[in-house]
This record gives sequence, structure tokens and C-alpha cells, in this order.
Amino acid sequence: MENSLGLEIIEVVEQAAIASARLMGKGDKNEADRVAVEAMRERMNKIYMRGRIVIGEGERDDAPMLYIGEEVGICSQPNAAELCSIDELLEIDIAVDPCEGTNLCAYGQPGSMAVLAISEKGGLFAAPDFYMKKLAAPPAAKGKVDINKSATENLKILSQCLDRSIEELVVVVMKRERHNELIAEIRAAGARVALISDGDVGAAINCGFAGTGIHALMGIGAAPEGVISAAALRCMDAHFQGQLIYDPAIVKTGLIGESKEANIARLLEMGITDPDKVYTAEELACGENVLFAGTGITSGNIMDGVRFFKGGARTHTLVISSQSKTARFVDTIHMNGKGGTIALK
Ligand SMILES: O=C(COP(=O)(O)O)[C@@H](O)[C@H](O)[C@H](O)[C@H](O)COP(=O)(O)O
Ligand SMILES: [Mn+2]
Ligand SMILES: [Mn+2]
Repeated sequence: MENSLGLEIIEVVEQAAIASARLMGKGDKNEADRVAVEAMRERMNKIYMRGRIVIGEGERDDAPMLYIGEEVGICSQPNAAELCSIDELLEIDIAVDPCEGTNLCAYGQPGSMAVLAISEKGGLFAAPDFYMKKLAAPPAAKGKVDINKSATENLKILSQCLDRSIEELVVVVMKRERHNELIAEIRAAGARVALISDGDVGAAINCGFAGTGIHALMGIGAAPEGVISAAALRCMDAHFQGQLIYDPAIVKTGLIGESKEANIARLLEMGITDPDKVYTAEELACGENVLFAGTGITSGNIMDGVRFFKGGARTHTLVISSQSKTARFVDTIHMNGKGGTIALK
């Protein structure tokens, strides 16, 4: 999968990031999102694969979004019979967030990315558009920290696993009212808190690398982003756990269905009989082969954003593979038209 699709997948996230980056700082998050979706779809539909979106922009409606269940790849084209032999192509499940951190992009803030995860059919958890309580931590703490434990207990465990004092730990938490107690607890335990307004996929991935200055992600974000984060962290043997949150009273933003009971019923309809189950990274991204790819739209901790120059653009992409056990940083110069002088600095 990595050999046949790796480079193509890189181009998918690169094109989405370039499209979105043209709208960086323009204050229009919907447009930044829309152009990323269009660019992602256009590039994805040239790939020789039988792709299916399992995490996208919601169920099919009139919007031209990458919707859940959408078939992508060369075989989804109207003239597919002339272009490919369907039975010979790989069946791939794809989770996408063409512009993760649309607010960050729209307001010129750091950390927005075009991201996706792929696996063979059935290899990614088709998470509902709910919230998810998340715990991400470095490989050294994998299976030792636990989302069922308190933040205070997890910080003690992290401190032992990373051989540093609690005061030397930094935990990323999304700045939301629902996290006020969590933030107070982390601070009281002695650790430092890095608050983010958006973009918890980037925060989770930061936990997978040493040297980012980020040692854990705690709190509640969106479930689809949880699956994409889990895919990346699974490839790195880092820690990720996620638990669906279906009670609007916990989330507090109110963007989660009518009531707790209605949400539980919706989960049941989807075949989720234990709504409180804690999922590991390996359950959320259970495929034999999993590939994560993300291109910086605006610059973040581990990736530069898109830089435009006369006649082209330069992108920075992270590709993590469970198959080859690699995390590759790909620095690409995109030459529009005839090319010309390429300035490296
Ligand atoms: O910040 C985020 C927004 O993602 P996007 O819509 O693709 O720009 C995500 O990283 C978060 O995980 C999540 O979507 C967020 O926590 C849910 O929104 P909120 O209700 O404001 O907490
Ligand atoms: Mn997102
Ligand atoms: Mn998005």
C-alpha cells in the first residue's frame, strides 16, 4: 500500500494545503475548507485505487464535500471502464480532514494542516460526528497512562516514563469551558498547560515525537479527528485512547445532537452497543497497514506551512507508515507552469 499509494497520497494533502493556504488570513473559514476539499477530491480521483471515505465532511447532502461513503479514485469517474480494471485495484478506506483547523487558517494562526489517514478496507473506525475524550502521550508511556485515571495520576506516570519531573511536563488542552476543571487539575499537579484554540490532531501528533516540548494531549475534541490522530500515533507506537462523548451537558458547546438519550440511540443504530467503550489507537486504526499524511497549511511545531513564491509554492509534509515504520518529512517545491528560478531561502 505504501509503495503503490505513498507518493500519490502525499500529493493529495499537498494540493489541499496549497489551495487552503491561498485563503490564509482572509477570515473566511468555509471557503478555506471548501477549496481544500475540492483540491483533495480532484487529486484523489486520479489515483488508481478503489477508495471510500469513512471519515469526511458528513453524510451526503447538496454540498460538494467529501462525504462519508463517497467513492473516490479513478474507478469513481464516469468513464471508469476506459480508465481502469476495477477488480485489480486496492480497496482503501480513507479518513480525511482537508483543512484541520479552519479557524487557524482563516485567521493566519499556526497549526492548520491538510490531513488524511488510509488503510485497507475496514481498517479505520468510522467514528460518528460526535465528540471524543482523548489521551495522547509519547511511546514511552504507551499502555501505562490511562484515560480512566485522573490527570494527576497520569502526570505521575508520565513523569516516571519520561524520566522528568511533573514540572517539566507540558500538556496541550483545548481552550474550552468544558476543560476548566481539567486545566486547574493539571496546573495543581505541577505541570504546565499549553492552551490551543483549535487543531488537536497536530497536538496529538506532537506527543509522538521527542523534542516538540509537548508531552500529552488531554480533553475533549471531535471524534473524527480522534481517528486520524489515532492512525498517526498507532504508526509511531505512541499512546492514544479515545472515548466517545455523547452527552451535550459535558461538551457544553451544544453542537452534539438533541439529547444524551437520542445520541445513545443514534450510536446503537450505527452498531455501537457500548457507548462508553474506551478505544485504543490499535482499535481506531486496526488495519494491517495504516498510513498517515499531513501537510502544513500554516506553520506549526513540526511542519512549515505553505510558502508561495513567484511561479510556485513549497510545502512540508509528514508521512507516517505502520508498514515501513517510518516518519518521513517531505519538502516539496511545486513549480507552476514553466518553472524558473527556485529560491531555496
Ligand atoms: O479544532 C478543530 C476544528 O477542526 P476543523 O473543523 O476541521 O477546523 C479540531 O481539531 C477539534 O478536534 C474539534 O473539531 C473541536 O474540538 C470541536 O469543536 P468545539 O465544539 O469548538 O470544541
Ligand atoms: Mn478538523
Ligand atoms: Mn476541517
